[in-house]
Amino acid sequence: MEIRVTLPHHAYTLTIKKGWLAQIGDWVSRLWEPQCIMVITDDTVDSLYGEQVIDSLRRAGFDADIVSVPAGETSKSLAMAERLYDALAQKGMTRKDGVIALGGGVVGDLAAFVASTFMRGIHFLQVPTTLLAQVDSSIGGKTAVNTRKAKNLVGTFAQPDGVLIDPDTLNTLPPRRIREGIAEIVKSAAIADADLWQRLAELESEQDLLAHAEEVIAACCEVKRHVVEQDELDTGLRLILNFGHTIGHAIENTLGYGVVTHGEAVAIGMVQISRAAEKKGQMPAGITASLSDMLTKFQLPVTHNDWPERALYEAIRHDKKAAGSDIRIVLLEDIGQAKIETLPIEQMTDYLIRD
Ligand SMILES: NC(=O)c1ccc[n+]([C@@H]2O[C@H](COP(=O)([O-])OP(=O)(O)OC[C@H]3O[C@@H](n4cnc5c(N)ncnc54)[C@H](O)[C@@H]3O)[C@@H](O)[C@H]2O)c1
Ligand SMILES: O=C(O)C(=O)C[C@@H](O)[C@H](O)[C@H](O)COP(=O)(O)O
Ligand SMILES: [Zn+2]
Repeated sequence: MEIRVTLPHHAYTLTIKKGWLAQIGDWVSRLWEPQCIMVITDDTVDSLYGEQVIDSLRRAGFDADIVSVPAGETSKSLAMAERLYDALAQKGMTRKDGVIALGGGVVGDLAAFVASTFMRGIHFLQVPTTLLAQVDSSIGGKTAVNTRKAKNLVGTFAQPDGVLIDPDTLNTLPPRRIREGIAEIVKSAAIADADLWQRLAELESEQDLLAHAEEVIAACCEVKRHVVEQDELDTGLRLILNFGHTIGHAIENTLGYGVVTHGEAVAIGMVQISRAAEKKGQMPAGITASLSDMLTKFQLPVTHNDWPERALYEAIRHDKKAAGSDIRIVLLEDIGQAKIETLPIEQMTDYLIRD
């Protein structure tokens, strides 16, 4: 299956095909002339798929090498980006050459950031290997690294030349990582796709969802395509993709990157902000319970014992949805329909109160 993302200055195709990682060389040949390629991955993905990918690229005539970073959220840093700039320079890469991100959202965000800033931007492809990256992070062109102050504080908007999604790579993904991808799937359904929500409601477990992986991935890619095509640079509509992230990102930052996964933090964030908004009469009654039930069915957390309220608030002050002394938050009108509200940032303390 192919989905075309069409933006004012760039268009690219998401290719969703089981078993296609083994033919990555052929896929890249359709997009790029033979040139230097650096595959950026992490140690875990390298040991599973690195050799196969490099062999296929070399067979297709590319001068391909691979560099890997330690697996995990702490690799999404400026220090790691600098190591990668050195690796690209060492290989003698030029603006004619390209980077391929092979891995989850951490590798995707980091490699995209590096490719978009090395020599002010070189060619770039996304090859996502986690569920989260296949349904969300590989699409739409947000690149990022974290800093001590905030999650994704530094980044660029830079679209890839193409995205190759091979659902077969999910066969090696640990259950906790499958579940965190499901959190972003639930988010996509909750903000913009009531039909997808209904399909998720009919599934019994994560195994059941994986049996329908291609269909679910395609539905999420469609949600993201639709939103990003209307607001590539995150000035209005795209903010809805941040449902659950105001509090979720603050949780990741204050507990320490990698302590809870991004998807777990988003799951907690969606339920916390919805519950608070429902109490304030900003959301119809019952939506929080539906969200919480859906996430719990897929064994995702909806609350966390460690709740450093003051630190969470301080992290929220660096949210990119803040503007002056205000912040935009994402709430739900209904399942499948998001809305954006603006409020003074101090009022975020109300949304951090727990029962
Ligand atoms: N740019 C965006 O639009 C966007 C959207 C959502 C999330 N994100 C970012 O994505 C990151 C989270 O991504 P993630 O959940 O993919 O985490 P991740 O990249 O850390 O991957 C999770 C773990 O799975 C391993 N892994 C990857 N593929 C595997 C496979 N096929 N088999 C076995 N193990 C595999 C990795 O080595 C890692 O240990 C966060 O930093 C988040 O901020 C970005
Ligand atoms: O693509 C988007 O836009 C999103 O908000 C998707 C989110 O799932 C993702 O976590 C993103 O990285 C968050 O972006 P940020 O702008 O809040 O850093
Ligand atoms: Zn996210």
